[in-house]
Amino acid sequence: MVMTVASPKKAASITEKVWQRVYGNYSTSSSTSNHHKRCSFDSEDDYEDDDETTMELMQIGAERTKNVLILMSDTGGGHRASAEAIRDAFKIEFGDEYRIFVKDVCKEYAGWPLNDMERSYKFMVKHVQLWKVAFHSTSPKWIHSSYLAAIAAYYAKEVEAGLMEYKPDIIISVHPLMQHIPLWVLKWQGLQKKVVFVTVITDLNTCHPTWFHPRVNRCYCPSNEVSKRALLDGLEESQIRVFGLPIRPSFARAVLVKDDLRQELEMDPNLPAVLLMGGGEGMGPVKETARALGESLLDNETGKPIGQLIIICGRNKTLASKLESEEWKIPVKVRRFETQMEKWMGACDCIITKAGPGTIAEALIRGLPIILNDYIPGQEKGNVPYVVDNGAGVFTRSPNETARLVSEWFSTKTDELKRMSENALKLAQPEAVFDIVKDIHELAKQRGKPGMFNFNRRDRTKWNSWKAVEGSRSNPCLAAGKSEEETKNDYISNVKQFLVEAAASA
Ligand SMILES: CCCCCCCC/C=C\CCCCCCCC(=O)OC[C@H](CO[C@@H]1O[C@H](CO)[C@H](O)[C@H](O)[C@H]1O)OC(=O)CCCCCCC/C=C\CCCCCCCC
Ligand SMILES: O=c1ccn([C@@H]2O[C@H](COP(=O)(O)OP(=O)(O)O)[C@@H](O)[C@H]2O)c(=O)[nH]1
Repeated sequence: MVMTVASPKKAASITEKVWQRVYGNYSTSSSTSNHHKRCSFDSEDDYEDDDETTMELMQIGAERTKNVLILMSDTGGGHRASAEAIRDAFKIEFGDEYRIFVKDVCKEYAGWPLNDMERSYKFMVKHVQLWKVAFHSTSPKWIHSSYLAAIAAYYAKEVEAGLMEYKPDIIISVHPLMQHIPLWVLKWQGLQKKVVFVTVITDLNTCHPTWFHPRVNRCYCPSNEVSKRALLDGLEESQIRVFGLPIRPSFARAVLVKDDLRQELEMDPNLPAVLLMGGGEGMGPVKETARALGESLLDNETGKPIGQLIIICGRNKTLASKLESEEWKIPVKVRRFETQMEKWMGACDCIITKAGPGTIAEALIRGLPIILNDYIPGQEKGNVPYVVDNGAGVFTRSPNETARLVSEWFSTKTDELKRMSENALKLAQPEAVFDIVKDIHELAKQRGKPGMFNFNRRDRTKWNSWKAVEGSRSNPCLAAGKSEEETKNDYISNVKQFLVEAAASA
C-alpha cells in the first residue's frame, strides 16, 4: 500500500528534489516533512518515474551532503573524545561533504537501563569487583547476545526513532554496546545494504567481545592485538583495518612549542613538569600520588623544587576542591575538565595516569613517558603490557614508588626519561583518525548509493509511513495502515526473529 499525502505536479517535485539533494537540505525535520509531503506518489507509474529520477539523482547526489551518525556514550571520557576526533577529521578532510552528528541515541531515546549507563557504569567501576564480574560474565557471546536481544525487545522502536531522526548515510559506533541494537534496527528496516555501518574500537588490547559484530562493514582496530581478537570472534579479514586509536586532530596536526605553551599556561619555564590525571572522571589514586610528589619533587638540601606538578581532575569536582585547598611546597596547578589536553601534554615531560586508552594514545603522540598507576579490570587491563612491553612507560600502583620514579627521571635518570620518550613516539599513531575517515569515505563511495535517502520504491513507502508519525515515535507499521493488533504482532515477530538470530550467532 502506498501513502497518499499530496499529489503535486511531477516536474515541480522533481526539480525541488534535485535542488534539495544538491544542497543537502535534509537537516531539519520540518524541511524533511515538507519534502516528503511534496514527494509522495500515488501510482506505480510514479514509482517507475521516480526510480529513473533516483538514477539521475545518484549522479548529482555524489555532491550532496551525507549524514554521518556517530554513536557513543559518556561511560568514561574516551568514547566522546574519539567521536569528536572522527568528527573533526571528517571536517578537515572533506569539508561540507559530510554532516556529522555525535549522539548517545540510547540516552536520548531509550528508557532504563540504556538511558542511565553513565551512572550505572560509574557505580560499577567504583565497586571494581562488581565491574570485573559484570565484564567477564557477559563476555560469552550467548550471554551478551541474549541480554542485548532482551533489551532490544523493549527499546528497538525508540532506538529506531533516534537513528531515523538523523537520517544517516553512514553510522559509526565508537562504543562496545552500540553494535547489536542499531544493526538489528537497520535489518528490520531493510536498510542494512544502504547504510554503511562501521565500528571504531577504542580499547587497545583486552576489549569486550561486544565490540565485534559480524554484520559490520568495517571494524577499525587500534592494534594488532585487537585485530587478532576480532578474527577469533568471527570477523573476516576483509572487514578489519588496523590504523590506530582515533585521537583529536589537534594532537596530530598542531605544531606546539613547549616554551610557548608553558608561557601560555603560566607554568614555570625551566622546571621539568609532570602531568597527573585519571581519565575524564579523575579516577585512580590521584590525591595520594599528588601528595607524594609534593614531597619527592622538593630538594631537601636546598629546599628548592626539582620539578612542577600539573593535576587535571577532569569531571571530579570533589577531587579538584580537595587539592585546591592544600598547601604545596612545589609549583602545582590544579585544573578541572580541560578542553585543550594537547597543550597541557605538550607542556609537560611525563605523565601519570590510569590506563585509559585515550590518554595513553595521546601521551604517546606527545612523546610522554607514562607511569600507569591503575587500570579498570577487563577492558583496561591489557593496556598495561601495551605500554610497558613497548618500553614507553612503567606500571606501579604505589604513590610513593611513582613519586620516587618521577624525581629520579627529573634528576639522576634523565637518560631513561629520554629513552622512554623515544619509544613512546615510535608507538604513536597520530594519523590514525585521518586513515579511518578516508577509509570510511572510500567505503561509502564503493557502495555507490549514498545511503538510505536515495529512495527506491520500498524505501519511499517505508519512509513516508515513518514520516507520517514523525514526532509521535509510534511504530511505523501503524502509519502504514495496519491495525494496532497487526502492528503488535509484527513487532513481536520481529523481536522473535532477533532472538532466534542472537541464539544462532551464539
Ligand atoms: C551470569 C550472567 C550475568 C548477566 C548479567 C548482565 C548484567 C549486566 C550488567 C552490566 C552490563 C555489563 C556490560 C559489560 C559490557 C562491557 C563492554 C565494555 O567494554 O564496556 C566498557 C564501557 C566503558 O567504556 C570504557 O570506559 C573506560 C574508562 O572508564 C575506558 O575508556 C575503556 O576504554 C572504555 O571502553 O562500559 C560500558 O559502557 C558499560 C555500561 C554498563 C552499564 C551497565 C548497567 C546497566 C545494565 C544494562 C545496560 C545495557 C547494556 C547491556 C549489556 C549487555 C551485555 C553485554
Ligand atoms: O580534563 C580532561 C580530562 C580528560 N580528557 C580526555 O578524556 C579522555 C579520557 O579517555 P581515556 O580513555 O583515557 O579514559 P576514560 O575517561 O574513558 O576512562 C582523553 O581523551 C583525555 O584527553 C579531557 O579532554 N579533559
